[in-house]
Amino acid sequence: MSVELAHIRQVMAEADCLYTADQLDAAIARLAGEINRDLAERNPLVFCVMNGGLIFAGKLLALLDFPLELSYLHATRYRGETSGGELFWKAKPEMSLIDRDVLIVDDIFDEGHTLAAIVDYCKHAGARAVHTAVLIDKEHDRKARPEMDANYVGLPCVDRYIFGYGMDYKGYWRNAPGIYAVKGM
Ligand SMILES: O=P(O)(O)OC[C@H]1O[C@H](OP(=O)(O)OP(=O)(O)O)[C@H](O)[C@@H]1O
Ligand SMILES: Nc1nc2[nH]cnc2c(=O)[nH]1
Repeated sequence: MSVELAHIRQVMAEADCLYTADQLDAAIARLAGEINRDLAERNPLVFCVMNGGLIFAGKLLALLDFPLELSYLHATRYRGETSGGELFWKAKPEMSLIDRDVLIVDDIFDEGHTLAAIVDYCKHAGARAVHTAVLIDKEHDRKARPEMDANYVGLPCVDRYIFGYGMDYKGYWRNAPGIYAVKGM
């Protein structure tokens, strides 16, 4: 995919900031408190969902105060685009999930296809329990499984295309220090 850097810069310049880094870090600290309370005795296996979960997982993990193991998985259905397609597994979990408590850490619960597929995979792989933590829950009525919620949710967001704190716009701005909505989207 070839993207004009001038366009990428313009998107950042024109974006609406929905959450500052301070607001996001406060939400992450609250979630860490909830997870410390709930999972401290569960010896969980924590999976960061690449790429978007990277910043959230990094900040969250540093606030968890109990023994855990960390790994990653990569399931993607946006692949640099701004609307999702079929789910594609780039990296499946390599560790045994049998009888483990698993904590999935991802940036956004949008339509929920990605999280639902990951939860199903972990259950079929023998996990004892699958817990899910997302930084952002996008509010709309297009959820893949309307009855499904993430167990730990940082903040809600409006139904717009967002980037920053791990989330990309056409592969860029995962490094943006807050969460921003693309102008007009
Ligand atoms: O709830 P959904 O509508 O399924 O979308 C949520 C998923 O989409 C994004 O991943 P993406 O496919 O963009 O991969 P990436 O993290 O590598 O950018 C995000 O990181 C979530 O994993
Ligand atoms: N960057 C980004 N990725 C997503 N994946 C699902 N929804 C979104 C979104 O709004 N922004």
